[in-house]
Amino acid sequence: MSDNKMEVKNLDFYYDDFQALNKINIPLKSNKVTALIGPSGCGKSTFLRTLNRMNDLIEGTRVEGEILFDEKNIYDPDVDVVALRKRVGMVFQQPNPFPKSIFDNVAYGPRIHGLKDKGKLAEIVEKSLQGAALFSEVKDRLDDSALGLSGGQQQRLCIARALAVRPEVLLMDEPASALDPVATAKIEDLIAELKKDYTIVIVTHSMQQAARVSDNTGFFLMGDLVEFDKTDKIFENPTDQRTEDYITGRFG
Ligand SMILES: Nc1ncnc2c1ncn2[C@@H]1O[C@H](COP(=O)(O)OP(=O)(O)OP(=O)(O)O)[C@@H](O)[C@H]1O
Repeated sequence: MSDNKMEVKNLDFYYDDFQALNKINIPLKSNKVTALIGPSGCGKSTFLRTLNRMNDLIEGTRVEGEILFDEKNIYDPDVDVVALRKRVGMVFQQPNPFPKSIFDNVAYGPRIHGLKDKGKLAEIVEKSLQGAALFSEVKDRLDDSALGLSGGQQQRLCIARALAVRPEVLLMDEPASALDPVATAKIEDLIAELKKDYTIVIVTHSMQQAARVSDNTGFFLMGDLVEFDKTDKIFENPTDQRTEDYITGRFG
């Protein structure tokens, strides 16, 4: 069995006539963190969204190539997209809790998927909040509104909400960019914990963050994946001159 949780092969992506991704090939290793870096507009978020077919929601988009997930192409016509998004969860740049209680935010996914048993829901909520390193801070106010939490807590709540449906892969689109340094450090520590159980792909503008949290890094430039390698290699001894120029701050 390969150690790739997902494997992207010759992926092209179009917004109408505009080609935003060119022949991307990238293996996403199980229980590793893969960071995607590159200047604004290079296609990082677009790429991230191809991994759970979130781009399908945007009219006029088109994909060529394949993304194997446990060896099955997620773009095959017989794939159940709702089931796919359950297995490949997502956390966004701005924490986006629902205007509901902390408990109901985390129970949302399991309820949508048909779980009604109160005991089981409570168990999942506790486990997910623990998984997101938030439980001790909120255990006495699970019925309070999620909107009363700090930004960093809200982001960990969104991570707990993603964990509650037991995904296998977690996609994070700049999960700490709206947070202060203390809250950012908590999210980074959490990512290191989560990779024991999940395969993680993170888009980040911060090269320091990529260097701190990831095992492998892909550098994107204008829709191309210029270089993909172990994070140490990318930051210490990149092969491509354009990678070197970017990480040394010569452009972007
Ligand atoms: N919904 C859309 N419709 C048309 N073009 C889009 C859409 N979303 C993104 N694009 C274009 O696709 C290209 C890649 O955008 P994308 O958001 O993936 O880049 P990014 O690397 O994530 O940028 P940033 O770091 O600024 O978030 C850009 O040229 C962008 O203008």
